[in-house]
Amino acid sequence: MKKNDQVRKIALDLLLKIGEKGGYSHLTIDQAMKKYDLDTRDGALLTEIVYGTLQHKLTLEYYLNSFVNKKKKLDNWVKWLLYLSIYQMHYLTKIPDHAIIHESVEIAKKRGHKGIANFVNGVLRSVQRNGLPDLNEVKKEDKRISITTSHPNWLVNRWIKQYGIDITKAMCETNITHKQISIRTQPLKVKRTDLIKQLHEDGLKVRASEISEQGILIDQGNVLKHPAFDEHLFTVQDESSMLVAEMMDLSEGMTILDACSAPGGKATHIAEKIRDKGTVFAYDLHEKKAKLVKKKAEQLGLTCIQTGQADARKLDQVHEKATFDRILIDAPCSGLGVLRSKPDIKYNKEEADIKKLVSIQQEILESVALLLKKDGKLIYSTCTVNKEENELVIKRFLNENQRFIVDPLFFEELPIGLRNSQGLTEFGIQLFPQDLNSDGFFITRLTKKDSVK
Ligand SMILES: C[S@@+](CC[C@H](N)C(=O)[O-])C[C@H]1O[C@@H](n2cnc3c(N)ncnc32)[C@H](O)[C@@H]1O
Repeated sequence: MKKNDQVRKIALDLLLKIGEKGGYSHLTIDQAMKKYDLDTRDGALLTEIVYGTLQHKLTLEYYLNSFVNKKKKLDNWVKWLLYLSIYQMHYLTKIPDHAIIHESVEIAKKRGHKGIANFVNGVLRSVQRNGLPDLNEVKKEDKRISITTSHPNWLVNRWIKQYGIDITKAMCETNITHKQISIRTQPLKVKRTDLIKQLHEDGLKVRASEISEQGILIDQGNVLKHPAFDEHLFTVQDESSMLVAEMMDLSEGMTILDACSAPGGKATHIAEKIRDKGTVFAYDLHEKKAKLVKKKAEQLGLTCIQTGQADARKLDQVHEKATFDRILIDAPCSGLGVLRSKPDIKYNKEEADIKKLVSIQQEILESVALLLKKDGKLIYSTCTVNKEENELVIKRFLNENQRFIVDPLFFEELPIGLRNSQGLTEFGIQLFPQDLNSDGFFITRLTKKDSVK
């Protein structure tokens, strides 16, 4: 079998696994890369086809429906084969249509039979001949956003209700674009200016982040192939995720709790910011995941992090009250801010899942807040765009815990570019993916007053 055919065959298997069985896109692709030992070019093509097809699934479904009789029942694999073929024909301009059609027909022949191969050939030839339908013909705006940007209708409507049509449209459009890659320098190993200089000299185009003094934005070049990656001089991290530790008002010598810490992106950032002087207790519900935090800390040469398995809802049974100067709850959430890297989320999540998450978030907050010292600061963050898990969780907590307030200094300390952000509310800041061309995040900082007036 030719290499490209193999890539498309693997892509079809992965799409069936992710699209029909609820597999996680990033994990499934990583595993396949290792299993088939693909070279860089094939790996890139596989990633592009799988992510691209998934990312545009609802648009592709709309396109396909205009070429196939509604009554015809297609096997799932035939549907996904047609989606990935139309994706390549429409979005990947470098591959000629005839090559895509030929390979898809061959896959159909091998996986099914000649009749299916003829059907696949017929549909793709019609696409080639007639072109795809114009999406502007979809009259209702919410439906048009849903189809053109491939977000389920319930989600688009939910966002329109919460944030209005303009923010929703911009968010959905951003979610189907490529994301800016960013890295966080390990400052105890290398200065950011020196790493930037080194990367430039080695042919990458990079610039300093304005969100984090450790951050570097990669405009061009593969930073994961640079020797500095193997030397663990940096960690790959999104800019909005870096903002979380930046907003913790940290100092050397502090005792800090990271209640939901795996895989350790923020715990290690915290340790770097206190220059490895102090103690960071980093827990996760899952033992295996807590071990990832330990490994990350070791790779980065950080010794002040103590990791362990624990349910954050029961941490008040592990630590004394008023133990911590700073607490981070980077809560388990619906992940609606990270749809660019994990497109499976938008198809697999349901509104009912959100309700369960909200009660976990509230329980964690209630339990962990007891552990904060007077004048200590508690940072609550999620990688989701959803008021119920963000502002409303904080609002309810503040209503029921009168000694806590949103720290007014939080807003003053935000990076200048975010001080007039459209996502600012009295309960914290909602970063939309379009704000920094980064993940959607919610961040806030609470502080504990002396007593209730
Ligand atoms: C958003 S992720 C944390 C990401 C992490 N802070 C980082 O920056 O790498 C949320 C984590 O919470 C963990 N988790 C879920 N429920 C939990 C609970 N009840 N107690 C502690 N951890 C929990 C999940 O296993 C997951 O690793």
